Amino acid sequence: MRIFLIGFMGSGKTTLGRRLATKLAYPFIDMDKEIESHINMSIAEYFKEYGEEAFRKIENEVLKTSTYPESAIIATGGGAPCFYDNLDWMNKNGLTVYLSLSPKALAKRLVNATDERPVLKNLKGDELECFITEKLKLREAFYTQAKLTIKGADQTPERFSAILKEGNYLK
Ligand SMILES: Nc1ncnc2c1ncn2[C@@H]1O[C@H](COP(=O)(O)OP(=O)(O)OP(=O)(O)O)[C@@H](O)[C@H]1O
Ligand SMILES: O=C(O)C1=C[C@@H](O)[C@@H](O)[C@H](O)C1
Ligand SMILES: [Mg+2]
Repeated sequence: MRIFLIGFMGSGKTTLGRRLATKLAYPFIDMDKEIESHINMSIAEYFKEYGEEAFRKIENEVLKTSTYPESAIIATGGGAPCFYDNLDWMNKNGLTVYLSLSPKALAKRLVNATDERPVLKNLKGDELECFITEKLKLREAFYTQAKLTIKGADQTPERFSAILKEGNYLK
């Protein structure tokens, strides 16, 4: 099964996803990294140079044209499910899992990690949490269309893999 992890920046798609893949002995693919190899620069640099709209086009193209092993854990970009038909495409081509966390928990994780995330550029303190609250409200309309929602706070690869096994998702 191809498992697409979706959720807000800082929800753990990359960190927890990589650990889950190790636990399951599945290959791990990070779409942000795939995009960076494709454009040959960092996403932050790309945003600065060409803007968000151009980035979303590349993101859509890379998502759909990448080759995925039969079984894999795929960490997607935080905005990926919210643009074009990316979410429908993921739902048709694998199992989507939403890693859900509160704005407060996300803000705590992201407070020192805004530099490499252009969407959060220059946001600090309360401003960061307010922005996350508003953005998450808009994005949850997409995230909640995932086949499966699991809690991102205090999540472990052990518990995550047990949920997947119990639901018979690891075919
Ligand atoms: N289970 C966890 N407990 C505490 N902190 C965590 C946990 N998982 C991730 N973090 C921290 O949160 C930050 C962001 O996590 P990560 O990069 O995995 O998120 P992401 O969902 O891939 O975000 P993005 O959409 O920006 O790629 C990192 O600093 C990481 O150390
Ligand atoms: O949430 C977002 O819009 C983004 C999240 C990151 O994973 C990157 O895909 C990029 O920084 C945009
Ligand atoms: Mg990531």
